[in-house]
Amino acid sequence: MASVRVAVRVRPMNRREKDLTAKGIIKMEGTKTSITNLKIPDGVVGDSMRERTKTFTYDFSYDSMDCKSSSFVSQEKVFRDLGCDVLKAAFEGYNACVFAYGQTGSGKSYTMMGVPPYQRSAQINLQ
Ligand SMILES: Nc1ncnc2c1ncn2[C@@H]1O[C@H](COP(=O)(O)OP(=O)(O)OP(=O)(O)O)[C@@H](O)[C@H]1O
Repeated sequence: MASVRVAVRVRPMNRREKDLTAKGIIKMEGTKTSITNLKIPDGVVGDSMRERTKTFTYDFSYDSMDCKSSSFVSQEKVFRDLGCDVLKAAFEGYNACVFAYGQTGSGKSYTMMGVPPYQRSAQINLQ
């Protein structure tokens, strides 16, 4: 297992965002995550185009925006990718840590603890 792994996850839009008809600006493909600045018009060329969409590569890019989408990543998958090995290492006596970072309401608690019936990581930790 690599000593550090970094994942980024997108949660579904909340009620407020839907009411504001907010547009999704994140696209994920494989391990890549792209963010688009919609204030820069589409179709521009040169530097502006490069400024419009920025792409970053992580160990994991999790699209959990729409559970009906074929690219949807479940809580279970996140746990299998990021939680299992860390727990195994901890039980073997190694120091291990998982932490979530992000702005308020971005889904840190949900990813770490889940909601019923997706509370596996918390349940296994408690066991
Ligand atoms: N992957 C997800 N799927 C479905 N709902 C989600 C997901 N991630 C977050 N949510 C929902 O979004 C809301 C905010 O999530 P959460 O409380 O986990 O954010 P947070 O980053 O821990 O916020 P804070 O920093 O304010 O504690 C919650 O209602 C949560 O259920």
